[in-house]
Amino acid sequence: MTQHQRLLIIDFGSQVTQLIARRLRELNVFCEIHPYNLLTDDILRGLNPQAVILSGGPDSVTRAGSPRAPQAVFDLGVPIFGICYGQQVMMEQLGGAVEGGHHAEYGRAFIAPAPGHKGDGIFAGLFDAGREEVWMSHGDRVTALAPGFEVIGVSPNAPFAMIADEARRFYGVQFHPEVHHTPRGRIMLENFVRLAGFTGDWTMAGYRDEAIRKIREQVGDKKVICGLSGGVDSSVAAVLIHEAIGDQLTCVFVDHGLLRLNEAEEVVTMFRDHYNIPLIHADESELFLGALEGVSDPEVKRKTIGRLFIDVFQRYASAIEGAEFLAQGTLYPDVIESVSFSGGPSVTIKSHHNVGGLPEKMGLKLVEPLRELFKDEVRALGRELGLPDKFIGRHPFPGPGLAIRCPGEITREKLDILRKADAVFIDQIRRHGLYDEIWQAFVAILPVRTVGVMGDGRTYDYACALRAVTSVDGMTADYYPFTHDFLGETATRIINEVKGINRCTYDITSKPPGTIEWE
Ligand SMILES: Nc1ncnc2c1ncn2[C@@H]1O[C@H](COP(=O)(O)OP(=O)(O)OP(=O)(O)O)[C@@H](O)[C@H]1O
Ligand SMILES: O=c1[nH]c(=O)c2[nH+]cn([C@@H]3O[C@H](COP(=O)(O)O)[C@@H](O)[C@H]3O)c2[nH]1
Ligand SMILES: NC(=O)CC[C@H](N)C(=O)O
Ligand SMILES: [Mg+2]
Repeated sequence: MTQHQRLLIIDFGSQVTQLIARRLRELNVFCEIHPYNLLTDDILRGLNPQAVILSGGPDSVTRAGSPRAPQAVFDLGVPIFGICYGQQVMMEQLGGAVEGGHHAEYGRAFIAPAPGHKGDGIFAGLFDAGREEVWMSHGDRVTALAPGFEVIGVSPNAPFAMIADEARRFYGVQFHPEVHHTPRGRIMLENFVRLAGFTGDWTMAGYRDEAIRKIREQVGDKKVICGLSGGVDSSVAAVLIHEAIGDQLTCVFVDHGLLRLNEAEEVVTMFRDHYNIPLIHADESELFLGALEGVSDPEVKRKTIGRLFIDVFQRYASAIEGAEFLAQGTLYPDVIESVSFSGGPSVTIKSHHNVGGLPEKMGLKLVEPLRELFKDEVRALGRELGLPDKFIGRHPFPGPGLAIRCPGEITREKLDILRKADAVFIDQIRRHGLYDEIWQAFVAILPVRTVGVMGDGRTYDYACALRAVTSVDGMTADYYPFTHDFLGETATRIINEVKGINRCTYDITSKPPGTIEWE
């Protein structure tokens, strides 16, 4: 457990709950998201939050059996901020009223100050231009305030768009201050954390020292093996753990036969050139490719790979005397997505191999020093630890590797073709100086053959899809707007240079509704 001042976000399943956390992290405030239905009084006491935010959510508080906050939250004596569903549920639980069936508001709206109110507390500094632009997304609305509350701001379809009980320091808004489209939402969050007494003690330098202390405390004099992929997360995890426990650490790089062209050699060389950390290069391609033969379902692929990873780690650990711990570069979004496995309000989209794919019983105990961080924070920590830019700037690469870029059945032939096409695409991106502008880029080989004509002959080969996205944390993403010239040149190069591909498409789906990977 961290020593930081902490803020608790109670999640009612909003699509943008993550953004509340991000905005707070930007203010150097540490926060944790907990699903409303998994929050016991014990957990609440253990967390000892200094303030609470109630998120939005898809349900309606007017529906019998809809989500509620644990009543104890309102007796903690700390400031509370309810957003949308969070505001509605707070009114419902504290003696106000909520109704459905009025005009819904989706998208942009303007809030005017309620008569006699300029706004104070968390609304201080607003309304200097007369009204505030906000982003709305609601069907229900508050129709009567709970005792102690007063109205601060109104919108055309929400008479209680901003409310406050200054005595208890309880606040509510009908709109979403955490989204980009509420331009001055940050002011409200900033006011809220300030009046709750947060000093902004969440910094990377502080995090590093604390993480090192905790790793030492957890591991003692035992040995640790760390799954190292060459990706940002596991490289940062390995260097951090090495700072903490030195030669008690051994890294294991698993070549599952699903890596990119020359990746194994590159990762091993890059790591050995920069760090004096023992590294085992485990060639397990026969094991993984054998187990995946004939498998085409994405979730079965993921679970198979997750299980084999652990088998391999356990095998290597048992060869090292005193190895009791497995370290992974698991991040906060992995953990949040995995919550759905234990019954949280969100839906499982994919089982990430390092969380959802873990077996129930495992001999090794986990060391996951990055569990509380978002990707961009991991990069900041990497810089803090002095990792070279070529580690920090690498595009993410998923643990299951090319398996999830080869929709349908995986064959060695398809993997070879895919590796070559992917290498050409990345080479193109580098040559045009675009690598650092793009968050992630890759090729997927499609499970269809199409007819082409090359050199006056007929071809019947695979089609492929190029994918390149911009993103901050992988949670949402947009396709990268390449020029047509770039796309044309790249398609020509792939089809000319890669035998087995005769058609090339560009995937322009954003996330959501798509996901970044194809499976
Ligand atoms: N080939 C591999 N060998 C050993 N461990 C791996 C391998 N691939 C993934 N892992 C483990 O699974 C964890 C999660 O993988 P993930 O891809 O999310 O992180 P990463 O590879 O470290 O970073 P990035 O997201 O930048 O690719 C890694 O941090 C690492 O511990
Ligand atoms: O280590 C990983 N194990 C996995 O099982 C996994 N699945 C997806 N990803 C990566 O996560 C980010 C979001 O991907 P999706 O939009 O496809 O869910 C993207 O960066 C993906 O590459 C994974 N990483
Ligand atoms: N975005 C939200 O939290 C919506 C709350 C509730 N479902 C409504 O429609 O009013
Ligand atoms: Mg990776």
